Amino acid sequence: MTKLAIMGAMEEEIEPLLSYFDNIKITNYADNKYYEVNYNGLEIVIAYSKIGKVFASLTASTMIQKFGCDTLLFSGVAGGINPSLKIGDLIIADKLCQHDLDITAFGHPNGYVPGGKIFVETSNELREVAKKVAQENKLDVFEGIIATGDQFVHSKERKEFVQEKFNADALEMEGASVAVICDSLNIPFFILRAISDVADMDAGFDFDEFLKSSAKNSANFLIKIVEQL
Ligand SMILES: Nc1ncnc2c(CN3C[C@H](CCSCCOCCO)[C@@H](O)C3)c[nH]c12
Repeated sequence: MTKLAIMGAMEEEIEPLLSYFDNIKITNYADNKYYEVNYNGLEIVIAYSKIGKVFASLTASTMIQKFGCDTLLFSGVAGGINPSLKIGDLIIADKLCQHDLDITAFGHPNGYVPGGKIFVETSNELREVAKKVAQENKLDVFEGIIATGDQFVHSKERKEFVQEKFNADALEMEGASVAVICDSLNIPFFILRAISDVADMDAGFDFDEFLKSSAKNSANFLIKIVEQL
């Protein structure tokens, strides 16, 4: 019996999902709230971690180790890097990296530390379900590399760094930490984002304007995927 974790980082990313459910049981744990529902014969635990890699790691680990989730889906927004990604567009991650992980002083590549991997791959099976759902719903979904770092990127320079070092198509602040947790605990995971800005000097304004609508784009697609699980 699958027990599904559905995670976001901000309340705005999870709120559109919670609106699909009733009979929600709330558990307070480790300075956060975990929402438990039953949907389509699935037990689901929903939470938003709060912003950044540390909070996302705590929430992903809690959903797996305390709540017993065996599959994790992430829904949220991201900054676009690939010029073909426009605000509102959906991207699913093939693999993820940490663009701010840096021990290059010792000759290692950006994003690498001993014992780790630069890129962590998502579940191919879950990606295939997502692509089937996208096709059935005539939705355009981009598939690519997502880079994660503990900073809101709002400059051409940092955007270009992330693109050049990792060939990343989008960036955010949580996905790669969720990836490391799930990969280490052998939990299939899937990272879905909708573009809210393009990580340039206007990113802050665009983010404020498009967070809600892009979060909804992601949430509405994620629910369709959940219905196929
Ligand atoms: N350009 C960008 N750079 C990095 N990440 C992103 C993302 C993805 N999410 C959104 C959110 C931004 C954190 S600041 C939010 C401001 O809070 C407002 C309340 O004060 C964080 O959880 C990562 C969208 N555009 C991005």
